[in-house]
Formats: sequence, C-alpha cells, structure tokens
Amino acid sequence: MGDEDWEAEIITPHLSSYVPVLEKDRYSSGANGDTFSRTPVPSSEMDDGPSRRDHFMRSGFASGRSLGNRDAGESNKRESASTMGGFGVGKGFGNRGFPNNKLEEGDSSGFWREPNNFGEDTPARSRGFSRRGGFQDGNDSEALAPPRRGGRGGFRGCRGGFGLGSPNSECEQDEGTPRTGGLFGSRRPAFSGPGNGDIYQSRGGSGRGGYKGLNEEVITGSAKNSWKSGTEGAESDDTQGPKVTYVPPAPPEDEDSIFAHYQTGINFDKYDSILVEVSGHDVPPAILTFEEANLCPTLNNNIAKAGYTKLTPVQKYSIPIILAGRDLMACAQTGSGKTAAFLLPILAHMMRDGITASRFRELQEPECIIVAPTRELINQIYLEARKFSFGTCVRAVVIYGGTQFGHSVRQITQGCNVLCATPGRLMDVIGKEKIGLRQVRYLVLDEADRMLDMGFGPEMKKLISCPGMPSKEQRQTLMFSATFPEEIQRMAGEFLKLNYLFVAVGQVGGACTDVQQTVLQVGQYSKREKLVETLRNTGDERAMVFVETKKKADFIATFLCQEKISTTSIHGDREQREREQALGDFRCGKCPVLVATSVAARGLDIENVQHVINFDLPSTIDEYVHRIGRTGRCGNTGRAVSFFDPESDRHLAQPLVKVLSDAQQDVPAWLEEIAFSTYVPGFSGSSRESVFTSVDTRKNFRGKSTLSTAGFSSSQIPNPADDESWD
Ligand SMILES: Nc1ncnc2c1ncn2[C@@H]1O[C@H](COP(=O)(O)OP(=O)(O)OP(=O)(O)O)[C@@H](O)[C@H]1O
Repeated sequence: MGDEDWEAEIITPHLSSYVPVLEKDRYSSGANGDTFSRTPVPSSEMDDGPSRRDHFMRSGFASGRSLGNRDAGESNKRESASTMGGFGVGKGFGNRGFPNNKLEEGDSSGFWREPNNFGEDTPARSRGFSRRGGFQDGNDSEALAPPRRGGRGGFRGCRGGFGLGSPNSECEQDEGTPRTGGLFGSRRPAFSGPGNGDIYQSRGGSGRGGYKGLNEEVITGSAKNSWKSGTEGAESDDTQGPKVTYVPPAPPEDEDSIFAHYQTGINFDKYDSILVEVSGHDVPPAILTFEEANLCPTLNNNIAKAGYTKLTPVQKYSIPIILAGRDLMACAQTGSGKTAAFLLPILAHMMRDGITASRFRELQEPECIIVAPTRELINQIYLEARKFSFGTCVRAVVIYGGTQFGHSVRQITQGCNVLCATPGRLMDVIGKEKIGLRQVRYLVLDEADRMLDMGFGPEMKKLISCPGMPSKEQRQTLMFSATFPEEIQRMAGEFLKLNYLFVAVGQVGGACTDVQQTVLQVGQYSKREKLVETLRNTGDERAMVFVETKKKADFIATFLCQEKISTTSIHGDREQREREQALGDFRCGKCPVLVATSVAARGLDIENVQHVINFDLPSTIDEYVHRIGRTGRCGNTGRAVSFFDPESDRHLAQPLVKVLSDAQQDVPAWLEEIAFSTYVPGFSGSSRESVFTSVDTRKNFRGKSTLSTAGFSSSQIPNPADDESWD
C-alpha cells in the first residue's frame, strides 16, 4: 500500500471506522448480535470487571506496507492486519468496510461524558464491527471498503480459534510474542464465527525501536534519540512503519457537553477530616473556599458550571501554593481532584497576566505544558483544561500518540497556550519545531512518579534540557500523583526549585478509603470461574477488570463475551481509535465491563465505575492503589476485589496488608500469614513494591518533619538552601 492510500483513508474517514465492542453472540454464532443479558445469580463475592479491545502498534509495520496475503505468521505481527484481519478465515483486513457512513472517524470517543448519542450509533457500529473481516457481509464489505493498511491476509495463524478451554497460562507468554496458530488452544473454530475478526490479533513488540512504557505512550525514535528530529519524526514519517492516520474526533462544542459532570458522593465532606501535611518553607496559607482564591469571574463561573462548590483538600492547599508561584509536589488519594488543583491556579495566572489569544503560527510557544503517561489521561486533562478555560482566550490543545501527526500539528498551529501532551508526541513536535519552549512558565507532570520512573524519566530529562526550555528557576514546575516512591521524589529534585513545597493529603501512596477492598485467594486456574461469578453478582454495574498482559486482556474479554457478559477492552496493543471506542462504550454503559491492562490504571475518571477487579494483581503496590482508584472517586463509594494467587503474588502480601490496614479494611488472616512468612525485616517501603513512603523524602535526610492535620499548619523542614545534603 502506498502513501496515497493512507492519505485516502484520511479523506474518507468513514471507511476506517469500526466497532470495538465484543459481543459474544457475534463471535459464536455470527448472528447479528442479539443483546445478551447478564443474569445475576446469587453468589458469594462481588464485583465486576470491564472488557476488552485492541490496540495500536507502531511497530512491526516497518516493512509491512503490503501485508496483503501474508499468512498469519507475518500479518499477525502487524498492527492493522492483526487487528482487523479475519479470525479463522483468511479474509483480509481490507474487508473492514463500513457501508454505513455514520461510522465516521470522529463519531466515537471515549473521552467525554456524553450527553450522548451512542444509542444511535450503536447499531451501526455493531454492524460494522461484525462485518469487519468480512464474516457476515464479507462481500459487501469487501466491495465497499478500500484496501486498508495491513489489510490483507487473514489471520490464518489463529485458525483454530480461541479455545477457551485452554489454560490461562496460554495467555501469559511475553507480550510481543507473535501469536501463532493454535496459541489459543485447539484448532477448533471456537471463535471462528463471523464477526470476531479483530479479536485475536497479536502484535509483536512495540516496534519502531522506541521505548514503550507500561502499555502507555510510545516513545518514538525521534523522541528517544533527539529533541531535534529533523526528518525522523517518529509518527510523522514512515521510515519505520506505516503512517498513523487516525484523526480523533473533535470533542463536542456545546456547553452542556463541556460542563457535563458527575455528582460528588456521600463521602465528599469526609475529605475534610483527612490529615494533610505540607512541608517546606514559607508555606502560603491554605484556602477554605473558592472565593478565597480570588479567581477571575470567568473562572469562577466555569467552576460553578462544573458543579464545584467546595474545595477538596488537595485543592485547598495546592491552589494557594501555585498562585504564590511556588513549585509543588503534591500527593493525594485517587479521585480527589488533583487535576483542578493545578489547572485552576495556572489558568488564573494566565488570566491575571493578561494572556493574549495565540494566533495561527507555524511555531507555537505555549505558556503551559502538561504531560501525562497515557493518551486517554492526557485527553481527559485537556477536556478539563478546555472546560475551565471556557470563555477565555486561553487555548488548550491536546496531542498524543496513535493519532495522525499532521493532525497534532494542525491543532497546534491554530494557537496553543496550554499544551497537553504525552511524552513521545511532545518530543516529536518539539523536534519538528512546531512547539517552542521559550514561553513556558508552567510545566506540569501529572502522575509524576510514573513520568519520572525508568520509562519516562529519560524523556522528561530531555524535555527540561531542550533548547529554549526555561531553567527550573524561571518556570514553575508542578508534580501530582497519588503515589510517590522515595527514589522518585529524590529524582524530582532535578526538576524542581530547591524550595519546592510538598503536600501530602493522607498517607502518601495510600488507597482511597472510599473503596471497599476485598482480597480473595484464587489460584490461577480458578480465576475465570471466579470472575464470572463476581460479575454475575454485579449485574449491570460498571466494572473494570485488570489483567497483567495485553494478550490476556483479549483472552479474558473474549471469554467474558462467550459467557454473554458484554465486554470491551483497552490495552496498548489496540489501535488508538479502538481504545477510544472501547472507552466510549464503557463510559456510556454499552459495555459495562472493561478489561484493561495498566494503560487504564492511572488517572481515568469514569463515572459510575462501581467495581474494580484485579484478575491479576499488578507487580507493584503503587499500581494496585492506582487501579482500585478508578472507583470510589470524588466522595463516591466503590468496591475492589483482587484475586491473590499465592503462587505469584506473595511479594505483594506485605504491602497489601499495609495498604488494607491503612485504609481501615479487613485484612484476611491468610494474607497476614503470607505477609508474615515473607516478612522482610526493616522493610521500609522505599522500593516500588511499597507504599510506606509517608513523608516528604527530604525529611529523611534532614531529620525534621511535622505531620499536620487537615488544619492549616505545615511542617517545617530546614531550608534546602542551608544544607544541600538531602538532595
Ligand atoms: N472541588 C470539586 N468539587 C466537585 N467535583 C470535583 C472537585 N474537584 C474535582 N472534582 C471531580 O472529581 C473527579 C476526580 O477528579 P480528578 O480526576 O482530578 O482526580 P485525581 O485526584 O486527579 O485522581 P487520580 O489520582 O485518579 O488521577 C472529577 O470528575 C472532577 O471533576
């Protein structure tokens, strides 16, 4: 396929849409997807989980332009081919056709809260999806759809379908291992029926030679190697793979959509009783009300329209600190309003400084850059920025991987005051000289511990050393997360002024107390049965099911579909459009179950997620805290059920006991026993396996700290300027 084909795809966007929902009926029978109903059955445990979908992969395609009739051995390593290719039938990807042009690129997004019309779109999507791969109306699709990238070659390697009788362990090979025929069990065409053509793709590696974080943003070649990419713009060129052509839909422009929000929960007022610690010097006093922040009328108006009447603790402390121009590292429990805590004061500053509307220019110089580790999260932050800057001349822009590079550039060139970006795409646009850094006054790292760890840390260091980036003395750097391991805190010093302030709301790294946590001992081979039992009990309530690998996400999602539990999935091997579609289907309740990898663990704020199920526990306790924080947000309650496999999860027993007891949860005796048997003397929690970091790490070196209450005192640590030893 030549470049022109890719461009054509952009010009005729409707042809490249598809539906991500997995509904078992379509797989097993080829019927047109009867709606299934989940039958609640009485049962012991609780919860639910989410579903599956696929992914986008930049790699693999390098030479795979014409994937055309390749066999699965090759095609299943490639993004689109494997995503869309027929499953168990040698139909090509090119069959993915959407006769219905309602299915335009842009009609789906998992990002915004819907005053939605998903209901209308759903049938069309479903049809389209089931046709993809040509199973149902293959001939029609084939006739109607032009060849697409990777679009040939069926997925014959997977013939034999998806033997659900296969042991779970079959899913647990390394991600990136090309899937071959028989991987999912027998050659029985268990799932070879119509419509499941895109389910069992396999994709090897993250491709393009770039670093790929934990299911998160891909750091592309240009970003990895240089801030100045010249011709090597990762996603923008095709030297290492096919162009990414996905153009995400524009978010709704109407005010109702922009300000759509969900209600705070019954425990919102309890936030006030959480202990807060602020450490550092000359701490500005906290504020108690929005009025005290003295924001401009437009901002106040937007805050009211967003339904905010009362500040959360992290907002009470962070807003005045940021307004005072101080650098900040803030740690507060999941779902407690950290996004507004940095957006509001930044926007207030911009308004105060009389920011002028930025105009069309090839090179834009934003005043604020916000980075976050996943595409879905950065989009969410962007929507918040757009909401709070509504009616002002501040223009927020979002750019992220998995979307057409040219689209990102077009968004930027129209004007950009606040740039929300994932790291890879950010470095790309800097390298392409679409973004200049000279005007940057605010640099925000959301999920800062993730942004500074081994995955993204090097990119962030590159960012702050890019030509033009103001030094830390000349910019304001703000870091937010619910977890902050000690070693990450120490590394953060490189980014922050010496006199930065540290706000800790509650226990750093502690779980949200509004989440009722249950840990069940479940062996590897009993997990699926337990999952179904749990989900049957949750009925139609929304649930996210976390698994450890992308392949397992597909496996479990399909399994649940077969069990007639409407499920979709999100993970890093799905194309971006599919990820967004999956999120949209989950948000609107079309698929009440979302199976996810860690890509969805952090930051996502989805209304009505009542349950989180850790089908697999994560490898670190911090990850656990983030995952269960997808429920119980903003004063609402939620439930988390975790399947603890003593064979593989023993290392988590000790920190899990700590997290449970800190959150006043019941700790099972068996878990305590395992924790005791694996007890590590002197375990202090300094590793990523711990959440025991309870303080500003500077104090560990300087020996003085004070834990204050939710009142408005602050601990006083020696001024870093007096003693450099802490750093
Ligand atoms: N003061 C407030 N009043 C009412 N709702 C609020 C307030 N602050 C934030 N919210 C809402 O609470 C929800 C959670 O906020 P947000 O996503 O910023 O949490 P977070 O602390 O960043 O969580 P995470 O750690 O998971 O990223 C959002 O829907 C947000 O709009």
